Amino acid sequence: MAVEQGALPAEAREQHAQLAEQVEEHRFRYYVKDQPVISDAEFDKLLRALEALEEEYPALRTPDSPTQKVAGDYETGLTKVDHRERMLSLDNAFDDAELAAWAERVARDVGASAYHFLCELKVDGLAVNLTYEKGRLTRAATRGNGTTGEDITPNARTIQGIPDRLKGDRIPDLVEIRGEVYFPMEKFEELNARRIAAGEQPYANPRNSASGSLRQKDPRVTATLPLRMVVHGLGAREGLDISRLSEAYELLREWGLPTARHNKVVDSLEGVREFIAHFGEHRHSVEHEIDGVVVKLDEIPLQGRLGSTARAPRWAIAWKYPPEEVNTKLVDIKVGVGRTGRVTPYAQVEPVTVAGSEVEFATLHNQEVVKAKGVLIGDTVVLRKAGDVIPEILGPVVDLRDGTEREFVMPAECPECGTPLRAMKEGDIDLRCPNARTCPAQLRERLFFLAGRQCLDIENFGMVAAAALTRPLEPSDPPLVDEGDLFDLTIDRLLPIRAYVRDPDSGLPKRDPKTGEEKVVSVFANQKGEPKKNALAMLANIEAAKQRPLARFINGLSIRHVGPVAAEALAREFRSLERIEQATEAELAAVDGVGGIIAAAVKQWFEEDWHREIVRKWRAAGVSFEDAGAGEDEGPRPLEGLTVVVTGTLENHTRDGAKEALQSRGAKVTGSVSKKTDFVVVGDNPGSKYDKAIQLKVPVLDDAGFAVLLEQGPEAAREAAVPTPEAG
Ligand SMILES: NC(=O)c1ccc[n+]([C@@H]2O[C@H](COP(=O)([O-])OP(=O)(O)OC[C@H]3O[C@@H](n4cnc5c(N)ncnc54)[C@H](O)[C@@H]3O)[C@@H](O)[C@H]2O)c1
Ligand SMILES: [Zn+2]
Repeated sequence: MAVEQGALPAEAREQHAQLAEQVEEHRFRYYVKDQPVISDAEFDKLLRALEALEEEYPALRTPDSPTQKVAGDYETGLTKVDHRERMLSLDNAFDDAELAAWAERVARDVGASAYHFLCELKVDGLAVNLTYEKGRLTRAATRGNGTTGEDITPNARTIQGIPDRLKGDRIPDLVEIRGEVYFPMEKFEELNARRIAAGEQPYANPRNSASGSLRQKDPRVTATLPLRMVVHGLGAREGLDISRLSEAYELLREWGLPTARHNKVVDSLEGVREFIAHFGEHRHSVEHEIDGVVVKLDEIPLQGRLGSTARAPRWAIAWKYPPEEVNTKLVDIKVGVGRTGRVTPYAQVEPVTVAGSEVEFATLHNQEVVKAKGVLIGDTVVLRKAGDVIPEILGPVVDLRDGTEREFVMPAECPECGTPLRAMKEGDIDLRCPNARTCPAQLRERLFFLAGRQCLDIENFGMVAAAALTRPLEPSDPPLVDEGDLFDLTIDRLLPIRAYVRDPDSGLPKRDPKTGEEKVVSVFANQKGEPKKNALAMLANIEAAKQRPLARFINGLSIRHVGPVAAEALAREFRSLERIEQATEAELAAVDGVGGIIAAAVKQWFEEDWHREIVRKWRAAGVSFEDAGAGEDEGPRPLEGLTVVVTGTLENHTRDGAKEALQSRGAKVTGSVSKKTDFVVVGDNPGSKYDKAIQLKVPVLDDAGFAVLLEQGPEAAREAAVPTPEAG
C-alpha cells in the first residue's frame, strides 16, 4: 500500500509511542525516584530521537508529547505548590551549528540592534524556586512540571547559603529566585558510605543525591547533608524594576543570595564561544559539577520580546559539554599490585567511551572504598572520567539489580605471585605483597618507573615492554629476573618473547573486543621473526641510558620515600652512589632536602643483598654512578678537577650557595679536609677544618679569596690565600 505524502505511517506512530513511553519512564526514575537507570547522554539521545520523529511527522507533536512539556508532573507524596511564574526547561545545543542557529534566530526576532549575551555555567543539580516576600523566605519548591512543584520549604531552610531574610536595599515586596541545588562531589563517597552503614541504598551520582537529599520528608535529614545552591534566574517579581539580568544578579548578591562567580557578559557570539571553550578546559576548577554553559539574552525587556515555547525560553540556550559520566557494567573487581607492593582493587567494566577515550578499568583505591561505594560485581554503575583524572566509579544503579550481583572479597594472596598478603603496620588498610624482588607485578611497575621520564627516560620502554620482559607467556624463564639484568638484555633474548597485549596506561591485559579473550602477541619480533624496529631502538636507548646523571639512577632505584627532589639532593652532595652507600645515617640526614626518614630508608635499602646486587650488575655493565660535575651544557668549567671544602659562616654566600657556585664551575665539594683538598674556604667560626687545613698546608680562602677563586680561577686564588701562621 502506497503511503500518501505527509500521511502518518502506523510504524511511525508506534515508534513514537514507544519512545515517548521510554522517555516518560526515565523521567519518572530521574525526577521522582532519584535513581535513573540510564545516563543523561543516553536520555538526551532518546529525547532527540523523539524530536526528530516529530520533525518528520509534525502530527505527532501533540501538547501531550514529552517534547512539549517541562518534565516532573508526578505524584510524589510531597505537598504540591504552584509557582507564580512558570519554571521552564532549556533548549540544548550540542554543537556549534546549533548554537549559531539559535543566535541567528535571536538576531532575527529580537528587534534590536544592540544586545548582550550573559554566559553562565550550567550547574548539574536540581532546580528550585525560592519565594521571598518583603525579604523573608516564605516558600521553596522544586520545579515539578514547571507550573506546580513540590513544597520543600523546611528542607531549603536547612541549606547553608540560602538566607532566611534578605539584607540590603531595594528589597521588593515579592520576588521568585531560581537556582540550582547541588551536592559537592568530594562529599559524595562519604554520603554513600553513611547510607550503606544505615542500611539504605547508595546513590548513583551526586546529582541524584542532591535531589534525594532535598526531597526528604524529614527536613532534619536534609539538615545533616552538605547541600549548596547557586542562583541563576528570576521568576515573578513585584516592586522590582531592573533591565539587565546581570545587574539583577549583582543586586541578588547584595541581598545575600549565592550568585555564581563565573558569569560573564559578552557582546558577540565569538565571546560566547570563548567562554564555552574556556570552561570546557577548566571544568574542574569550579566548586560544583557543570554539564554545560547557559547563554541568555542579558536585556530583560528583550527577553520578553522573544518569549517562550511551552517548554523553554527562546532567549536562552544550554550548551552541553560532552558527558563525563556514563553507565556501564561492572564486569569484575580485580586487584592490582603496585611498585611498592601495595595491593589495590580496581574495576573492570564493559568498555565504554567517555570524555573521548575508551575506558575498561577504573580505580577503586582499597577494599574500604569498594564498600563505601556500595558497588557489587555485576552492577550497572555510573563511571566518571573527569579531564585527565583516572576513571572512577561513582555508584551503582541499584534499580537494575537482579540478584545475581555479588560482593567483592579481597584476596588473601598476591594475584601475580601467590605470596600471602599482609598489612605492613598494624591498622593499615592497605595490604601489600611482601615479595618485593621477584613479584612480577612489582618488578614490572619498578621497571616502568625506572624507564620513565623522571628516571632513565628510556624511549620505547613502556608498560608493554616492562610486562613482556618480566612475565612473558613464552619462554618460561623471563629475560629479567629483576632490574639488575636491565643492561644485559640482548636481541636474542627478546625475539622469542610472547606476551599479552596490555593497556598502555594501566598495564593490564587487554581483551579482544570480539572474542573477549586476552590477546597474545610476539612483542619484539615481526612475523618473519626479525627484530621489530622499536625493539632495536629500545636496546639502543637502554645502552644510552647508562650515561644518565646520578640523580636519575637514585630516583629509579625505587627507594622508599626517595623521590626526584631527594635524589637530586643526594647526588649533588655526594656525587657518587658509592659515597652515598658509605655515608652514615647522620651524614645522609644532614643533607638539605633529605632528613631522617629518607636517610633511614636509604640505609635500609642498601642492607638488602639483592639491592646491592643490582648496583653491582649495573656497574659491571658500565654505569658509573658518578657525577663528574654538573651538566656539560652549563658553560665553562674553570674549576674542573679542584676539590674544595667550605666551612664556617661566609658573608656573601650561604653554605649551599657557596657549594653551588663551586659545583657549577666544575669543582668537587667535599666535607672533610685531606691532602687532596685544593682549597678550604673559611668564614667566621670555622672550627676544626681550618686547623686541619693549616696542618696540611692547604690554601685557605676567606670571603675575598673565595670571590677571587670564583671569578679568576685557582692561580689567582692561591695568590689571594690567607697567610697562614706557618706560611706567614
Ligand atoms: N538519566 C535519565 O534517565 C534522565 C531522565 C530525565 C532527565 N535527565 C537529565 O536531566 C536533564 C534534563 O533536565 P531539564 O529538562 O531540566 O533540562 P536541562 O537540564 O537541559 O536544562 C534546564 C535546567 O537547567 C538548570 N540550570 C542549571 N544551571 C542553569 C543556569 N545557569 N541557568 C539556567 N538554568 C540552569 C535549571 O534547573 C533548568 O531547569 C538533562 O541533563 C537530562 O539528561 C536524565
Ligand atoms: Zn606478588
